[in-house]
Amino acid sequence: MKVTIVGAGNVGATCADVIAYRGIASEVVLLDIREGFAEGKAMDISQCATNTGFNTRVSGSTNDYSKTANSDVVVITSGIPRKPGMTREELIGINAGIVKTVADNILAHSPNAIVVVVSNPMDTMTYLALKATGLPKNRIIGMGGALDSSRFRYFLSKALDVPANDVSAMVIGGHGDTTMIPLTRLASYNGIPVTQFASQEVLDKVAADTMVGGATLTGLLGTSAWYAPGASVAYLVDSILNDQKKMIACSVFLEGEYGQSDICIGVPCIIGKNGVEQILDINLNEAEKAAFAKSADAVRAMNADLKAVLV
Ligand SMILES: NC(=O)c1ccc[n+]([C@@H]2O[C@H](COP(=O)([O-])OP(=O)(O)OC[C@H]3O[C@@H](n4cnc5c(N)ncnc54)[C@H](O)[C@@H]3O)[C@@H](O)[C@H]2O)c1
Ligand SMILES: O=C(O)C[C@H](O)C(=O)O
Repeated sequence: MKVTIVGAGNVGATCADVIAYRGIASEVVLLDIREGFAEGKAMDISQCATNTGFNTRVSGSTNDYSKTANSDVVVITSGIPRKPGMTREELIGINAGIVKTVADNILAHSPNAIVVVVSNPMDTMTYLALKATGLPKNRIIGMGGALDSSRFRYFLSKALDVPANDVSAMVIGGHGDTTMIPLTRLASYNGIPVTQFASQEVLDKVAADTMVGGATLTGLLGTSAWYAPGASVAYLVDSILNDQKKMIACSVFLEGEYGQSDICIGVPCIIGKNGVEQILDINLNEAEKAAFAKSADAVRAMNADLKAVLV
């Protein structure tokens, strides 16, 4: 199985590294516009093979899409990341042009690929990729919810002082500082509601920390995060390539689910070899429904800014 990752920067290279290390794909191609950069990252990752014991072939390409031909999955991480003090939405001006060009190039060489969109603002870039390529909605998946949910589980595990893998929790809605919806009511510690282990005040802080999780790391690192983002993409790619049918919150095109249409936004999905195999329209309470509608309004407002790119 072949995976192409466009953008060999922090997130793209980390994703390639995790995919190779875990043997998720037999072949990974990294592509970047910076001369020699993807080749260098691919060589560095490949030189881990004997010490970590993987056999995935990893190669690099400077903007030569012929090397990406017949990929099963293509991940788009190309574009600029935010700096401290910025929102993800401020990246739209530069990233929209990059994502559209990349999406067109990918499909010319891998017409059957499932496309995973990572570049920010991710929900808007996912919508752009869908509209620009005309691909069926099951083949365009925005990655954000897998990362946000892993951060939510991390903060819950800290608050409860338990292992993160014993915590089950999901974040839906937009992948933005104010649009994420951590579903605290449904979060559990080995099946027992987390509300039995922490006060509402503590859980509210966990939700707030989760929503600004990316901004907090950007402030600490000077650029946005990459280890958890790269691992989250690899987790999603694993479910596609190995037909695992995991339930993962992904940004997908809605046609009536959650009362929304003509928008890509995070909802629980079953992810398998066909990409988005099912959208789970779970029952939300009134407060969660209101939060989802507000989140969708904000994401839709950003989509309106794509008009110039989509002509
Ligand atoms: N969806 C998420 O959860 C999530 C998580 C982390 C980062 N991101 C986003 O992912 C993007 C990448 O972040 P990063 O930290 O890896 O940035 P980075 O700057 O380290 O890497 C981006 C790479 O894209 C390359 N690039 C730019 N234009 C290109 C083009 N036309 N074709 C091919 N390559 C091109 C650059 O040369 C660079 O190497 C950013 O937009 C960031 O906001 C999203
Ligand atoms: O925070 C960012 O800008 C990058 C990414 O969306 C993240 O959540 O880490």
